[in-house]
Amino acid sequence: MQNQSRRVAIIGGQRIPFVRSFREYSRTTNQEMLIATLRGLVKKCNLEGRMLGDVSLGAVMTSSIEWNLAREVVQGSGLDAHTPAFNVQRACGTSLETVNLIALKIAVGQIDSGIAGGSDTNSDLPIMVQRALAWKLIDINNAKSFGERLSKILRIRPSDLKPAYPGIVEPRTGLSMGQHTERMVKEWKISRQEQDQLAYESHVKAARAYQEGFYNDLVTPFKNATRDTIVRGDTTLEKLAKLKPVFDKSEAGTMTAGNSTAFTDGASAVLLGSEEFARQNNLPVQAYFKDAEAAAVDYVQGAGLLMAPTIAVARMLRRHNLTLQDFDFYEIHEAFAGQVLSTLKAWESAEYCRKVLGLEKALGAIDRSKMNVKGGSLALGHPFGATGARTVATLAKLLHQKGSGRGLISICTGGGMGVVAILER
Ligand SMILES: CC(=O)SCCNC(=O)CCNC(=O)[C@H](O)C(C)(C)COP(=O)(O)OP(=O)(O)OC[C@H]1O[C@@H](n2cnc3c(N)ncnc32)[C@H](O)[C@@H]1OP(=O)(O)O
Repeated sequence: MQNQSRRVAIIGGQRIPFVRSFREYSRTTNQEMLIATLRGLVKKCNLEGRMLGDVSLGAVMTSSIEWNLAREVVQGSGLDAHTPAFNVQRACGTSLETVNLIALKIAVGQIDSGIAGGSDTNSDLPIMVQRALAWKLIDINNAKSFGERLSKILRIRPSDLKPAYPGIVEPRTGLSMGQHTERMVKEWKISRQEQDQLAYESHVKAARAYQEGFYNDLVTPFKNATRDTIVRGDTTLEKLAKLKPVFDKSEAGTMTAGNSTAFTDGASAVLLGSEEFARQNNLPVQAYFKDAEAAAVDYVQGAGLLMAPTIAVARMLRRHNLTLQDFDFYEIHEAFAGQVLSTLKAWESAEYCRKVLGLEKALGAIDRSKMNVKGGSLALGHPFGATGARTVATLAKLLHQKGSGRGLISICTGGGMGVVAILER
C-alpha cells in the first residue's frame, strides 16, 4: 500500500475444521459456522466483551435471509454488541478481500482493530422458488376476491415448483469452473500426471502438517467434527491415476475428483490491528499485511477463467519493485491442480508475460518447495468464502515461526477474477 500511514498487524487466525459437504455440517448454517469461529478467535485473543473497530465477513452461497450476516455473527460472537460489521462478497476471494478492507481501514487510522473472515456451505444452499412461481405467488397475494385468488392458484404449473439454487456454473458461458479449467489445462498442455502429482503433494504436506501439530489450534465447537476431513494421508499416485475424468469425460479429459477441490463446508477468520492495539492488548504480532490487488480477465472472449491472479500478481510486484522469486512462501489457492499449474506456466512463459502482462520478460519459475507447504485447498478443502482467511492465517503463522520473510497469496475466483496479497515479517 502506498502512502500507508501505519503498519497493519496480523495477530492471528482461527477456523473450524473444513469438512466434506453434506456430512458433519449438513444442518449447520453460515451464520452458525461463523459464530463458532469468531467465538474461538475472541476467546483465543481475550477479546470477550471488547468492542472492535469493524468486522467484515462474507459467504458466496449465502441466503438473502442472512442479509445482515456479519452483524448477526458479531452479536453472537462474544464481542461487545457495539462492534459494527459489514458483508463482502468477491466469490472465492471473499475473505482475502475482507482482510484487505479491514487492513485498509486500520492503515489509514479509521479503526484500530478488526476481524475479517468468511464461510461457505454447499450443504445449506439458498434454495429458492422459480421466478415464475414467485410472481404467481405475489399475484395470488394481491388478488381482490376469492374467485380471482383461486384462478391465479390454478395457474401454477408443476414446472414452477422446481427449486432454484446457485450452481458452480458461469452464467455467461454455461460452463462449470471445472469445464473452464479443462480448457485452460488443454491450452497450457498440462498433463494428467502433473495434476495428480500436485494433488498428491498437497495431501502429503497437509497430512505431515497435521502430524507436526500445525493444525492443532482449530476450534472444534461441533462435536462431530474435530478435524479437517478431506485430507487423505493414504492417497497414492496409483489411486489418483485410477479416478475417472469428471469435467471432460472423453479420453482427452484430465481432471478428476482427486485433482479438483471437493465441495466443502467451513469458516475461518483473522484478527488484525495496529501495532499499538497489539501491544496494548499483549497480543503477539504474527506478520504484517503489506498490500493486495485484484484483477479480472475477459473469459467470455476466450481468456482462461481462473488466470486473473497472473495479472494481479504482476501488478502488485511492479508496485513494490519485487520479483516473483522474492518470497519465502507462496500460498496459491488450489481450486484445481490444473489451474495452479496453468498459473505457474503462464508466469514462466515469456510470450504470455509480454502479451498479457506487458512485461519485457517472463516472471519466471517459483521454488515449488516453498508453495503451499502445509497443504492447499485440494487437501484441506475449499469452503469458498473461508479460503482467503485460511491462507492469511496459515501464511502469518508460517512467517511467525520463521521469524522473518515475505509471503505471496494468490486466489482465483469465479467470474474470472484474481485476488492476491503480500504479507511480511
Ligand atoms: C475459484 C475456485 O475455487 S473454482 C472451484 C470451485 N469448486 C468447484 O468447482 C468444485 C469442484 N468439485 C466438484 O465439482 C466435485 O467435487 C467433483 C465433480 C470433482 C467430484 O465430485 P464427486 O464425484 O462427488 O467426488 P467424490 O468425493 O465422491 O470422489 C469421487 C471418488 O474419487 C475418490 N477420490 C477423491 N479424491 C481422492 C484422492 N485424493 N485419493 C483417492 N481417491 C480419491 C473418492 O474416494 C471417490 O471414490 P468412490 O467413488 O470409490 O467413493
